[in-house]
Amino acid sequence: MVKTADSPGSGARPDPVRSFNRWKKKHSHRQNKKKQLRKQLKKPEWQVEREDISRLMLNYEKINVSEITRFSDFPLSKKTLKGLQEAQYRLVTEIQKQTIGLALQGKDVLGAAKTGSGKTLAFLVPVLEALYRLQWTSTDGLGVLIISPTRELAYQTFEVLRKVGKNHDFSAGLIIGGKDLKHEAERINNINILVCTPGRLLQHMDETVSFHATDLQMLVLDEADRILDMGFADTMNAIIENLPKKRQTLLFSATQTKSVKDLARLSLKNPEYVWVHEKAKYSTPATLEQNYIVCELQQKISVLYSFLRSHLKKKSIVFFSSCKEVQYLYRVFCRLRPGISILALHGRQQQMRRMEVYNEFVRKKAAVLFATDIAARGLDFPAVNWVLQFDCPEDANTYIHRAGRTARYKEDGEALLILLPSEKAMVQQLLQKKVPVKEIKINPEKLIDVQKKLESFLAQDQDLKERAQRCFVSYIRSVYLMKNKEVFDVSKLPIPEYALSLGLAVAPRVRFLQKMQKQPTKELVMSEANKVIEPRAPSLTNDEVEEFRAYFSEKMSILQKGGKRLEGREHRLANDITEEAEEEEEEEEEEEMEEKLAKVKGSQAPSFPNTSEAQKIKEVPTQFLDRDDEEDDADFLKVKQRNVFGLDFKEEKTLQVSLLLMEGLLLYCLTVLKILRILLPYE
Ligand SMILES: Nc1ncnc2c1ncn2[C@@H]1O[C@H](COP(=O)(O)OP(=O)(O)OP(=O)(O)O)[C@@H](O)[C@H]1O
Repeated sequence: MVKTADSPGSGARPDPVRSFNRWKKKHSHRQNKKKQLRKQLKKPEWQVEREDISRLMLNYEKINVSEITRFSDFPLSKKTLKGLQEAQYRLVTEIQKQTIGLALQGKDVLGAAKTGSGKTLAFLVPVLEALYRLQWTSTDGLGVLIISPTRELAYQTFEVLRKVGKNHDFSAGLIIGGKDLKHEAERINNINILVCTPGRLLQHMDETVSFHATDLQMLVLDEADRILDMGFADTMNAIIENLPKKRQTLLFSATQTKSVKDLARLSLKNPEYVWVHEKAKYSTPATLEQNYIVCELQQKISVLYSFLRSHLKKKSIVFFSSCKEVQYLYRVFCRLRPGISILALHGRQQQMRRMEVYNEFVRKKAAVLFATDIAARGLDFPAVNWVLQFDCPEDANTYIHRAGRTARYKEDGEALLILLPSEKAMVQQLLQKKVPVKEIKINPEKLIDVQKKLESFLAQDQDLKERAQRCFVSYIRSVYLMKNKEVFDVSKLPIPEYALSLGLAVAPRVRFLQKMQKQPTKELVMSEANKVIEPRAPSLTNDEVEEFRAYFSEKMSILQKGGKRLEGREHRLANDITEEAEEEEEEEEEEEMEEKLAKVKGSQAPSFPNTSEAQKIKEVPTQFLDRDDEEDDADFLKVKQRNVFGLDFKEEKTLQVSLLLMEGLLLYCLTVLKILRILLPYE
């Protein structure tokens, strides 16, 4: 029946407002009920996390290296992936691809890969995941130890850790030198991830009663080859003895040496060897162009100056064999005003200064860094165009590490090695190590002779002259002490000409050379080698400690969690010689120098007249961004065919007879050098 409007029962249409209100009431009641139910069902965060972890761990076994191109292809926690993404790390490098999976599966890994190939993240990602898997908290204490050979490298690793680990709640600490042990001791047990240098760590193990590593889950040895080269083998043995046997160990190195294998035997259990570039045609990055030039010792400073003049818009690192060379040539080059900012980094600088220089060089777009091998390994200076090896490296591995400061992570770079005619055997040694170096020549039209300028600087400045003398002795000594006698032969150095090229009128007397020429016996080698052992570094003064602490307080707050800070002082490291130590050492050498000077005075050629240029330059400015005569980058190294210095290079001869004659002598030299290596971790 059809209802009409009048029919009883049809009534008026329901009030829409009332019905909406009724619906709304019912709906919100339902919603509240649902909410309550959900609340009851909601799991605690830790439980949700645990389920995530179980899911991730189930996927560990399924990791297929050939399918991995990005970090997100690994079963990683959201926190780590987020940190990586925020730091712009998405695609994995070869070493990361091959090692992260193994490390996640809990295996010990020995990873070796070329310089600049991304080894740091290859261990930092597993470090974060290991603690995440265990839901580690700050109350659980020390979970991971990362040992780096140098303070700079430890600092750099800490910074990367801070970047990629920022979404995790672990606490991290850096112990690299600075504050007193007690201050560190109070905090060290709250640290979950400790980045440290070996000497200081051992000191805590020995002296900090509360320090223990009983729950340590993972040990990372970064730049293991460098740790051993610096004479830390015994320290490492002692540290490893103090660590729980049940742990995971990751060991990374850019070169595979026998000593690295020995350390691996000691610290790793059934390790997986990952040597990603083992079968590579070359042991250096493909994007690195490598050349060498051969020039006389007395030409090297002019070559360097000319190089800098023709690369004013580039970022370069120049490696020297000794601190004193860096100290002298840095000053002289500042005075020469090449038109580019010059910085110096060496082991005799205070730690704080080293950090400042490091940061300054990182910031600059165009600059040149004069450095010793302290900067050769592990340090990641972005966008370096050129690496120049002003002095021949002691061996092919050192060459590889130095050259590796450029052409990092897919970037291009160029390396130039300066060899003396007597050092040409190094080319063969490099080729044997799969380093592709090609000879090029200098454009003679672009070569600027600076010897006269140096002479006039020295005539005006006694301090500079003494530095030149120290630089001279130090260089000769470094060649004398090289163990690679096939390449380094001190008797072939043009000594007087070299002195002149430094601006010295007369070559300072080098006693050990004179004696060696007269009496090259093994007793002499022993006694002279003992004499060149330089004084060890004393501890930092309180002021220096405070200064250092203040610096690091600003620079390095502890990762996450309350911003606790740690600073430490590396113990007994010879490279950390403070100004005081340097002065002490210089005093000793000055005595030697005075003796030399007294003898030289009578016979010394007359000082150079006060040239107007020399008068103008009294102060040594540190930065020279104001160029005198701006010019475009010139083609200094493009002439590959012409012989710049008129040298007639013959085919390399093999060294045979002299080796036999010197066998006994070399045996002693090697023993002494071994001792020196232990005593003098740096230059
Ligand atoms: N997956 C990645 N994506 C982008 N950049 C990366 C990646 N991994 C590493 N890098 C960058 O490559 C550079 C070199 O990395 P790293 O310092 O870890 O190299 P390394 O192998 O330890 O070198 P060395 O042996 O010289 O110490 C760094 O600037 C780093 O930020």
